[in-house]
Amino acid sequence: MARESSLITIIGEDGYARIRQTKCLLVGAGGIGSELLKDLILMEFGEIHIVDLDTIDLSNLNRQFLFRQRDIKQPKSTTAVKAVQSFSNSKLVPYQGNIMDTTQFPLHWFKQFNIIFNALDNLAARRYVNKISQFLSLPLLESGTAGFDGYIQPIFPQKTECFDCTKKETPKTFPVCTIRSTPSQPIHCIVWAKNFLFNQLFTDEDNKSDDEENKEWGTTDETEIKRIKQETNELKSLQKIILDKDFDRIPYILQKLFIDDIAKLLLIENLWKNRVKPLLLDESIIKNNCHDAKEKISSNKVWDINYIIQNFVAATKKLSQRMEREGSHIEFDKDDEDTLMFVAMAANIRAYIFHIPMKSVFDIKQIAGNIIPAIATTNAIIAGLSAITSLRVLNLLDKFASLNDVTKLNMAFTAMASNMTTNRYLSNPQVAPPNCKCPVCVQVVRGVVQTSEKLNASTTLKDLISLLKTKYGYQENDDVSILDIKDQRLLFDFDFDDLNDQTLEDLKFINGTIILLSDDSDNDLIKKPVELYFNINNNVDKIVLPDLHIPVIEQKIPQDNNEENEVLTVAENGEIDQDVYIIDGDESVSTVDNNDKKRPREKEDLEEIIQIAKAPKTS
Ligand SMILES: Nc1ncnc2c1ncn2[C@@H]1O[C@H](COP(=O)(O)OP(=O)(O)OP(=O)(O)O)[C@@H](O)[C@H]1O
Ligand SMILES: [Zn+2]
Repeated sequence: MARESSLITIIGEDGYARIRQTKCLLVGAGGIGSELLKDLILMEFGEIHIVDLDTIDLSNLNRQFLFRQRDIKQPKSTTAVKAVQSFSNSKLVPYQGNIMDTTQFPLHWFKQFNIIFNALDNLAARRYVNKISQFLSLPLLESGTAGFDGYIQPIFPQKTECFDCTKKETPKTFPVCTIRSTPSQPIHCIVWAKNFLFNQLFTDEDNKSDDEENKEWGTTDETEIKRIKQETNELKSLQKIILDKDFDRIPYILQKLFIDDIAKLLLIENLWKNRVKPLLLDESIIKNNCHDAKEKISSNKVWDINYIIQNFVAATKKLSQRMEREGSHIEFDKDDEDTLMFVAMAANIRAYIFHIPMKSVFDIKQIAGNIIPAIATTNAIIAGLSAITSLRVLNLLDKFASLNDVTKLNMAFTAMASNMTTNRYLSNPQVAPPNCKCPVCVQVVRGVVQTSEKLNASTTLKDLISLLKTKYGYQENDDVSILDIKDQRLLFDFDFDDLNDQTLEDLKFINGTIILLSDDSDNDLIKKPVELYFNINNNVDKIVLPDLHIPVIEQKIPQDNNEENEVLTVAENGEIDQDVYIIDGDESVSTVDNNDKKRPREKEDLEEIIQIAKAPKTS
């Protein structure tokens, strides 16, 4: 009972009673998730539902303290629950599954929760849960760590910034020309070896990407682009050596990559006006080192070029022996010794001839595998902050500071994560209001379409378009487009109506399909795009409905961030008094155009977000 009385001291009898009634969802039972589960149990939340798709790996044990050696290969969620059961007063419900799987976790399943905690490790899942929180107006506590860095962000849909209100860093890419012709840093050589050379030699045709149209060349020099394309074609002859296990010709691979191709590169004088020219690899270095290495040097050391060539030859032999067994296709994996060694050696030879510092195999493994060490302490701090902030989000600390205005909530960043140069480890800036340009929470309105398998089988796309147009106040001739968000599939626009006669069943509308209806008309009163989640509920058939159950959605003008923000009030029960965005009842149609007097909609804004929404997905 000591735990209970300590909690009552902090949140009061009433707060304690409320937390015992609170149902939370924890997504992820990894580094942050293990810590959070323990924290939420100690805070005596009524119910904690925990979702993780993965099983336990040896490498998790150093920081995911709920797991032991004997748990390897067991599901994380159920194992975590077993580990904490004995000291838990909360009802714990584990699920092994992908939170983005709409069959296991349909939208209405999320409705049971009062709050969601994200403890994830990837953008796609974070974005998805953020969107669900927007669909259902559920508060979300987002968190993440990278090494000694970390952050937490409380999100109140429509009231504070969402996860996508700020641009997220995507993995850095380099122009083709830098990688293929003018490398100047070790990373350029590693990317060349891993993403270009390795793929050309060890993957099958189907997996080679040759999308010349979309390449960012980094040069407009036609001769240079032609040379790069030709060089790629010529690598086919090298792949033949690998496939034929023609070991006597491995020296030719070195000759072609590090002498012949470099000689051709040197002929393009433009490239070398302001750069140091690369060296051709000395033929005698190749000749003298085509044998297996006699000694073994630590992988923490930077090796000398002779030893590097010996290991290049050995790795190439091993991989070509594996090719037949593995269906002429090997993927690079930092933990696969042969693939790592090939990439590390090729990268180092390239660095050597371009006068770039070479790196140890250990360092190359970190860079090629994008590894940032996970630090247990950072996870513990961030999980603790997430748990404590949830008390504010749920307004359980009203004894000390009542949450009348949710924008008074604080985020937390480590100093490095926020680029702040103070001596403080943590900064706690206040959350910002939604970014008026955010394509997820401001520039889109959303709702849930209630349908059933039977209705999907009898409704054509054309019927759907007509229903949506009527419901959202479009004229019959207004141009709209419809996109399936999941795979960025265009279903309809003004010059594409091929799918119109197909039914929603033919078009594979399933539970959780999300479509984006955009106004493509030229008129000034352009409407915000509408994002619609399809909820398949076979009981809908029992409701007498002529058609799909299309939600009423109120279109509102986004407030500019520098306009004064409206003050939000939090009701006694902790619920926020807010304007309704999603109404999935069948009230009468009341779509309000967004030609607001305060801030006329700019067409460019919309075009920008539609483009964002239509842009090809990056991982
Ligand atoms: N879509 C998803 N649905 C459910 N769980 C997910 C999803 N994506 C990631 N996860 C889980 O989130 C957790 C994130 O934890 P963490 O960052 O510690 O990663 P990890 O895989 O355990 O460790 P590391 O990546 O550092 O080796 C993982 O357990 C992972 O399985
Ligand atoms: Zn947003």
